[in-house]
Amino acid sequence: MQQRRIAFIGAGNMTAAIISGLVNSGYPSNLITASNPSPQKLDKLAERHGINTTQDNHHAVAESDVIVLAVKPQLMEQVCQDLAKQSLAGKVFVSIAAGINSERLLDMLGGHYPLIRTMPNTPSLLSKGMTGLFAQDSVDESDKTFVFDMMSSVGEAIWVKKESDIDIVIATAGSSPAYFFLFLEAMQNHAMALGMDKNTSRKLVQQAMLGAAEMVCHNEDLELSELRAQVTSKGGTTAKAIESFQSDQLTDLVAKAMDAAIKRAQQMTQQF
Ligand SMILES: NC(=O)C1=CN([C@@H]2O[C@H](COP(=O)(O)OP(=O)(O)OC[C@H]3O[C@@H](n4cnc5c(N)ncnc54)[C@H](O)[C@@H]3O)[C@@H](O)[C@H]2O)C=CC1
Ligand SMILES: O=C(O)[C@@H]1CCC=N1
Repeated sequence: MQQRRIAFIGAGNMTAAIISGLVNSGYPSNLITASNPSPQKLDKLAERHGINTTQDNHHAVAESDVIVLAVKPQLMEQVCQDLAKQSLAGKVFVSIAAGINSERLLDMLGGHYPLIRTMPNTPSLLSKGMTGLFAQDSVDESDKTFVFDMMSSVGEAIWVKKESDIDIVIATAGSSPAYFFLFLEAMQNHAMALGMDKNTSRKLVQQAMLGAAEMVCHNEDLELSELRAQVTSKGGTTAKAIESFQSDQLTDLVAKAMDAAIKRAQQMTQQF
């Protein structure tokens, strides 16, 4: 991987995940700076990874080549407009924010800088992340490669062809860990309602999910419906559960939820 100086503006969950992936994969920590208004998260990152920290975004940017915008979407305008007060010539920008498109980000930054939008997810914390990336045609291949490699340090990364596809990545991979957690919560709660204790219920759902996820990853040549069929014995218990999900239109519910996430991402570009 190329070595460039990277500044993370915002030192929250996603920044912590990406920094941890980078450092664990051998990226030099002295090339990484994180900036955040409060010192607690910075201190933790400095202690754990030996990176540089600052409470001054301008300082972080001045000292770096690649600037990762990692604040909440509602703060992005304020943060970018403030950064635009200093010279940003020669910097490459990376956004990990949901729902703010490249045009809007460049407008906030006040110039036509190279910008790559990315959409990671929280499993990046365990180096099991999934990141979608989009870059406009004007972005250099070497900048694209650098950012792709950076996001690959926390899991899998994939380019999407058009910017609106980032919203599909949000609905399918960025937000979806929460869908799975909700599903597991519902199963754990019902196992408890049926009389199972909390720890045993948790153990049952988490190990079933882990095993199922690994089966999916180890059988890429099999359709997901085939893996489902392998569990579903004719006339058995699973068949009844699946029949119940289908008669309650689970597939439509999932599509509706994903559409709601996409709609929100589209609204956010207008709102923030
Ligand atoms: N949490 C998730 O699952 C995912 C989040 N994202 C995106 O990542 C971005 C960050 O999300 P998280 O890390 O979850 O949020 P977070 O709230 O954990 O981190 C944001 C950090 O920005 C800091 N901050 C606030 N004002 C600032 C300022 N003026 N200058 C510098 N830092 C400032 C906050 O103190 C906080 O530490 C968001 O834009 C979100 O859309 C993307 C994919 C997944
Ligand atoms: O909920 C959100 O807006 C962010 C983007 C994907 C996951 N969390």
